[in-house]
Amino acid sequence: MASELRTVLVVGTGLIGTSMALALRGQGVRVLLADRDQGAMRLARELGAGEEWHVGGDRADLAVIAVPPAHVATELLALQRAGAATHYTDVASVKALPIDEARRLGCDLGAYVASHPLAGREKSGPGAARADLFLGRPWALCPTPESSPEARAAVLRLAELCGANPVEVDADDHDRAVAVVSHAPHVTASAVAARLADASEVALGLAGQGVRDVTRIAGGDPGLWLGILSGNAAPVAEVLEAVSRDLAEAASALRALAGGDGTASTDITQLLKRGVAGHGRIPGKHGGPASSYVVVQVVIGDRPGQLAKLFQVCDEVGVNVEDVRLEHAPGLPLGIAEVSVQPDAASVLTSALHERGWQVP
Ligand SMILES: NC(=O)C1=CN([C@@H]2O[C@H](COP(=O)(O)OP(=O)(O)OC[C@H]3O[C@@H](n4cnc5c(N)ncnc54)[C@H](O)[C@@H]3O)[C@@H](O)[C@H]2O)C=CC1
Ligand SMILES: O=C(O)C(=O)Cc1ccc(O)cc1
Repeated sequence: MASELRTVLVVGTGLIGTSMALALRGQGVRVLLADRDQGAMRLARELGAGEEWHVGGDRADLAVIAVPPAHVATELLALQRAGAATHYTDVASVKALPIDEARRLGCDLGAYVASHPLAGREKSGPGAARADLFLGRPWALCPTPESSPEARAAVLRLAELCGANPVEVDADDHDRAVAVVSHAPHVTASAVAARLADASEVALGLAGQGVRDVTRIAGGDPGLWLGILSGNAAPVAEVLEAVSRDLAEAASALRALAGGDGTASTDITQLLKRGVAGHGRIPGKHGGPASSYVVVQVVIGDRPGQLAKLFQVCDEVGVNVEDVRLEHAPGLPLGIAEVSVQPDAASVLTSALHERGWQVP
């Protein structure tokens, strides 16, 4: 069932709400914006994410509730009472909590399909928003038995318009899954990063890419993450208990090694090998098998618009960007964009960039 989304209301114009609004604007959708923090709404509007909406304003085809998990159901109820939209979704990182609360509050569950884009950043607020945040990323849809086919179609269309890959999944299964792939990794990253709080200047001066990779997500907003973890407490605790067992075993094997017991190295090797196997199972883009893309490195100036120009070149020569990652050179006004492309597209992109004067080391 195709669903036309002409007007979308975004409530909560932070990182996720504004990113979605920008993606929708890029697809020609009219976007209405609301946030209880007027500053966040105004910044989103100035970034071109849409126009301000007030209760009693135009009715949207779909309202997207992009606020912290604990506030989703009360917002849903208020919006439904105001007749703000025909259909509703939310984007919270946990799914059973908002659905259960919405049911308890007596929301119209027929018009609502809970959802969660598995894409984000360690920064909050509209200033961190990116129109391409959801490209190629999974987007979980968790309809309840009450959800109408029309509501499902509207939320499916939202995910498609943002360039994401919709996946339908039961809310409890979703919560158990994200405990493994998102929430426990966040706490683990925080625990590793916490060791750096009182690390010596010498140690910090020796920090390389590995510790940056492992701790990047630990930079996320503690208030938001407390809400996410509290909303998925038991499944996350279960994963952390398993991680703790592995860490305790590794520490005790290392103590034994330090004491001269060479046989303990087997336990360490086993953990390292299980780590390699687990890492290898992370799927590539579009949920397919872990893919072997070729990375094209491009030197870019650390100023607004450079990445957009780079993507413009990719577009001109018909090269699909599978992934992109930015490396900043410390102390230099430049960075390196690492653009992952299909193997046969690498030489096409490299030549096009050379021709246009880009530095491709
Ligand atoms: N940060 C991330 O990487 C991801 C976050 N999410 C989910 O998206 C939702 C929003 O997260 P972010 O955009 O990162 O947070 P954010 O902190 O950047 O933005 C949240 C916005 O919601 C507003 N807000 C809070 N309560 C409100 C209410 N009752 N009514 C209206 N506005 C309200 C705040 O003023 C703020 O502007 C959360 O539920 C989070 O779990 C989902 C995927 C990724
Ligand atoms: O920063 C990243 O890479 C993330 O993966 C962020 C993220 C945070 C919370 C979510 O619910 C989904 C994704």
